[in-house]
Amino acid sequence: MSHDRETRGFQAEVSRLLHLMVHSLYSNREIFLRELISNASDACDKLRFQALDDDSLMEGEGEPWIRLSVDPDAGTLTIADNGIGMNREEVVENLGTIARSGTEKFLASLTGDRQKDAQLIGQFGVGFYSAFIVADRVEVFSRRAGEAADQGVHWESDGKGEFTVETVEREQRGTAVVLHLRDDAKEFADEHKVRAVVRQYSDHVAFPIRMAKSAEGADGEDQDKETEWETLNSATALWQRSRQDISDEEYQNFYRHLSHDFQDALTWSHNQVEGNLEYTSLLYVPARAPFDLYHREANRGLKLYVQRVFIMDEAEQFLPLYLRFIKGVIDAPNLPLNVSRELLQDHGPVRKIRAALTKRVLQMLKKLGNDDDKYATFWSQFGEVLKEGIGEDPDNREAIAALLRFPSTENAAPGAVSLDQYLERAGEGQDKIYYLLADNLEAARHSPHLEVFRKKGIEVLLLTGRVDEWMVNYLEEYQGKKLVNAARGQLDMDDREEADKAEQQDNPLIGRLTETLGERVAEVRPTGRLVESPACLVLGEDELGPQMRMMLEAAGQPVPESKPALEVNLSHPLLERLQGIQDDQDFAEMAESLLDQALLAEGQLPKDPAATARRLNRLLQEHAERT
Ligand SMILES: Nc1ncnc2c1ncn2[C@@H]1O[C@H](COP(=O)(O)OP(=O)(O)OP(=O)(O)O)[C@@H](O)[C@H]1O
Repeated sequence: MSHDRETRGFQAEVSRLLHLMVHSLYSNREIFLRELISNASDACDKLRFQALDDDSLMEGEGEPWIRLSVDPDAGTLTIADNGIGMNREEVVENLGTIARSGTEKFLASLTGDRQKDAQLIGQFGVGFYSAFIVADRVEVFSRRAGEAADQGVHWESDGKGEFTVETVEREQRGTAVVLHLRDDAKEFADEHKVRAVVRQYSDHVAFPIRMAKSAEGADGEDQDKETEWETLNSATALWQRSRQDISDEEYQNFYRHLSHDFQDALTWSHNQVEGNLEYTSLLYVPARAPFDLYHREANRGLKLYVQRVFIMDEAEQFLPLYLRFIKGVIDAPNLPLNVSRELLQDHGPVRKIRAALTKRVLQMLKKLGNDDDKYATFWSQFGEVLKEGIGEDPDNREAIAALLRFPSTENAAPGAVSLDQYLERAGEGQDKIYYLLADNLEAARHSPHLEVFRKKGIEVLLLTGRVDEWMVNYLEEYQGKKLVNAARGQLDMDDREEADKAEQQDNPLIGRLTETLGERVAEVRPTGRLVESPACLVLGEDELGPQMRMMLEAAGQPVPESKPALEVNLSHPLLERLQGIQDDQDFAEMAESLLDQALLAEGQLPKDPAATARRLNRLLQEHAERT
């Protein structure tokens, strides 16, 4: 008996995703079973949680279960659960749209190259739609827990752009997904195959996964009372088991279940803490950033359980924002079962757990640092996010600083040098950590500001990250050594050079340059920084650098004018020649060019680029005439 049958179109994004997925995930197709079992397990979790308030939702049945059955003759595989189920509206909403922001942009980033796209789609998480990798027709039968038997729903689609949905009679609460397998995927109608895949991927699922020993009705309903069910998994919450008894493979499978990631986690930390603040945590560092790491409303936080009962996804109160890439579960048995997000927000014990978990993650990352390859992966994916912690978490600043990595003048590979390595190389004699900010590595490496450091053999960290300038504002020192911007203020590196500079201050050339360049620079002064270049620009200690200016401008904030000093290398032949120029016009032209090239070397444009080009042409012409 059915009625209200209607046909609807998938949201455009779903159609595109389905098409791309079927093509790019073919070689990875077993994942569909993991995804559908994960959904079934989530549905059981939700039921158990909602039944805390309303026991009638259990409808007199005991523990939730997941059941698998195959029909080799019909070529079907059915994944059924007696979890929370869906009503008609939910079915349409959940199985016809993708409610994640940034989806459109994500789809646009897919390339058509199977292998690359498979990686990207893994990052997105395909969920239910992965059914179409192996099935050319999918039926879903569902009834929401607590609703009447005549409120069942039947959904059906061939994944080509439309689905139908109708209201049907359904005794059994929960959901059954029936896969009509493609000709080349019929192996999943074989009991042995399904059993092997489940054992491999889903042993950790906390609800029993049962396999019918004899055929069941296709919609998971008409179970013959005689059907014998064999339980395939151990059905205990993985985090409750003791660490010694869990293999790496089990940890990784649980991670994939939790995160919907295709790749293994880089590392994890599993801890059972007893005493006043009793809790169990299992935290993972993924190997790859999700596509929406920088979206404000992206998924983050841990899965919260209280006494093994699932309470909520994305409990973000247990970790600070800069650790939002961590995936995992926290089971805090002393929290009230009816705990709400609001309560978590302002709950003393939660704050304490958060402080402990933060330390735990930082320790785990420190340990990961012993493995160069893995740490390089971690750093390339999450380094920029971790840097936010330097500003946001003063209590752990030193520990976070120890995790930072930068290219440097010694080793320009991204993420090559830690502050500890820097200090080790610098030795006792050097009491400062020097860094240079620049838009990109090329500009940094060729900056004239590095000349004196090169001459003296001092290493300089090259900071080119998006948030580096913001970050170093908060990182004044590390291990008692001050961080110093190599391109700022007076360097104060060598007494002899300082003394020389003082002597040169009243050089008449300085006066003449100051007069000519006027308001455009804060001052002109002799420098001890340069060896090969004639001049460079130096900002005052407290002025905003280019990155901060860009950030503020992008945020629509007023940006104060900042004026650098022009430092000139009086021993450079060009400056020596300048001293001899009598004609004011010629001198002005040369002085302007000196300022222009200093700007260009910083990666900045002169105020009037056309005038710069004119001057340069004139100089080139003169040069050509002379040769
Ligand atoms: N067996 C099920 N029982 C009840 N609801 C389900 C079931 N399977 C799917 N759903 C609903 O459909 C929604 C979409 O499922 P889907 O697997 O596509 O995404 P998801 O699980 O939310 O996200 P992801 O898989 O990326 O983590 C789920 O959030 C859930 O509300």
